[in-house]
Amino acid sequence: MQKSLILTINPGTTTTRIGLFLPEGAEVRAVLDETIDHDETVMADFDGIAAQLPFRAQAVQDFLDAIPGGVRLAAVAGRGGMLSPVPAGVIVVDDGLVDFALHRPVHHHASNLGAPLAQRIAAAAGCPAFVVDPVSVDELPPVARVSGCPDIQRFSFVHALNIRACGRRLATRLGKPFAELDAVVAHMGAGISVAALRKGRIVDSTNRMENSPFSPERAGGLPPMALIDLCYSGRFTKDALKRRLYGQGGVHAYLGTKDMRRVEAMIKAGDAKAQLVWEAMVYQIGKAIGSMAAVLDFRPDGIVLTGGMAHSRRLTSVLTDRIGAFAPVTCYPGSHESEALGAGAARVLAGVEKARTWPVSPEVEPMPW
Ligand SMILES: Nc1ncnc2c1ncn2[C@@H]1O[C@H](COP(=O)(O)OP(=O)(O)O)[C@@H](O)[C@H]1O
Ligand SMILES: CCCC(=O)OP(=O)(O)O
Repeated sequence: MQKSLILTINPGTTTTRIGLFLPEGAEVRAVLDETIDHDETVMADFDGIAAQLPFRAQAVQDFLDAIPGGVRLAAVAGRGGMLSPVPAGVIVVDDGLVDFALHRPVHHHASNLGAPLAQRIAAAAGCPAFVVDPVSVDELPPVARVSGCPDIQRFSFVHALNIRACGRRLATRLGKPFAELDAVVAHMGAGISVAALRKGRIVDSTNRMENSPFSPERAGGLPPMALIDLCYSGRFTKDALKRRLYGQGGVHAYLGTKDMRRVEAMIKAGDAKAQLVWEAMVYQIGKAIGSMAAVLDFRPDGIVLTGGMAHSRRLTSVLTDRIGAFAPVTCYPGSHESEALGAGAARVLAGVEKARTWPVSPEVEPMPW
């Protein structure tokens, strides 16, 4: 008899990444991990992200229908989008969650279609739909929320899906339960977030939008007084300045590319500007890892380097020399999002984790004001 599989759906700006995984207890084995490419001009014609839903749902269904012999689905796990703060783990997709993701997300991003796509495909297949560890996972204790300005509170917006998956992988390698792992995980992709996990919880992190090291496309944390002056300088509209800091910031703003392979080629060709910008980014990543190690009293069990940039030996060897004194450094290059989505659904199906229902609030201590 045909085995039931877990389908994972991870929508990006011009792609929808699809995975099929065989549940094996609380783990998964990859059967397929593919990317459906969408024409950039077709996507640009939609009036916002929500309007893309029928088109993307049809693309996923067509993809499934084209699999010889068909597939039987045990569950569908979608990328959780830009939700309000939630606890780590798995959330059941229902109409309320879909409505939030489509119509009231904290930010607009293609990943907001993960929940609605999962719901549609799961409804047709007669199986449950979940999202797993969205970027809004928030496990910060009160001490990490205080910013120094009562009008602004620090909040968590972190690559929780890949960071927690890497934490689980490290815990398994160290022979520790994930719930006992203390580690620093640096996700280094187009955006960067560096997190401190204490007993498996992300107790602090550099926010992927706001105060991280600068990245291939983001400015990261900036000196506030100079930023205020820039806001009022008349040089930028509000939207243009946001784009300058997020999307066209960081390495791109200095060198005109977000591709770090190109930057490394520029360095090899003797480009001094590329060399300095690259060194500055690595310097900031090292500082962020050091500050997260400090959160763990400088006694993490390990440090993980992950994300697309962790494919670079140049980067990982410089970072390892710099921060290896704190703890052993392990590299898990790339983002392991499809597998992490599948594993989240598998844990729920196997009964080792309970999925939460929307609306859900983080289980954190309230602030005393
Ligand atoms: N082998 C490599 N060497 C250096 N940088 C790399 C390498 N592979 C990917 N990158 C960089 O990683 C970044 C993308 O990271 P990735 O995690 O794949 O993307 P995203 O954050 O969009 O999911 C890009 O800046 C890309 O140039
Ligand atoms: C759900 C957000 C997708 C994400 O992680 O974005 P970046 O890698 O672009 O920060």
